[in-house]
Amino acid sequence: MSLISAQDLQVSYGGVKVLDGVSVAIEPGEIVTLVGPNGSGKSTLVKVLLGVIAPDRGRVIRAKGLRIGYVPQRLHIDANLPMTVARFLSLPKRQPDDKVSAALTRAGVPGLEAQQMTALSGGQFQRVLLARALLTDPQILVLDEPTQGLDQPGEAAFYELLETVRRETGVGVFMVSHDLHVVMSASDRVVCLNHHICCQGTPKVVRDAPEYRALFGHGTHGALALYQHDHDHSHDPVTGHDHGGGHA
Ligand SMILES: Nc1ncnc2c1ncn2[C@@H]1O[C@H](COP(=O)(O)OP(=O)(O)OP(=O)(O)O)[C@@H](O)[C@H]1O
Repeated sequence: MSLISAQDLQVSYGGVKVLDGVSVAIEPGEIVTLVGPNGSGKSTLVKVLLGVIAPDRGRVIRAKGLRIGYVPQRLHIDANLPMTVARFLSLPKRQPDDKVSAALTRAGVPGLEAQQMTALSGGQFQRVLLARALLTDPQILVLDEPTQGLDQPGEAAFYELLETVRRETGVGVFMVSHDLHVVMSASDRVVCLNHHICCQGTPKVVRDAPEYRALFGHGTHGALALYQHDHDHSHDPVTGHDHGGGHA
């Protein structure tokens, strides 16, 4: 059974459809990455899957008793607010010290308990957010652009860490990413969203190919062309409109 499945979602803001006929499912232990242009509805889809907003149409089915660990895009902590990592991880619910330590170790930042949150590097901060999400022993991690603000080695290291956590815990991962080069190497499945699902499929292991290396960091269009996916419909190259087919 899927961890989460969404069927035929529709969400509008002020009469403008942001999601239209979107169906997606995440299976246990899978790393699924959601890509798409700015404003294509990625964060909205995440919010619907998390149950933060209700769709106008369609439904979301979560496995019974599903534990979700959410890693936000960013979190601002006032520079004047003294708060240690251990204290942060114990909000809102006090956590036992050994659980805090284990989560930090799993997130690749062991021993940071006494460090001030405001003194962390960007990469350490993201790992602390990941540690916090891991405290509930989740079956699925949901991450909305978790590497924003990190440099490329930092992004790659973070995704590598996610793969390790998945391997060690069997957690499923659903993340939004703009980092297509990393998406290529770290995902089992890529879902391309532009208000509806354009295409989805398994990215083939082209990361060692010269063509892939040439595309590293070259933006969306070329990298998307390398995805191995099943088109269920075509796009008019001039208008961008769809022709036929349903939603994957
Ligand atoms: N609460 C809201 N009220 C009105 N419009 C909204 C709201 N949230 C999002 N939108 C609009 O819906 C569209 C989709 O937004 P969303 O944040 O889901 O896209 P996204 O793909 O995550 O974008 P980005 O890549 O820029 O983060 C955008 O045009 C956005 O302005």
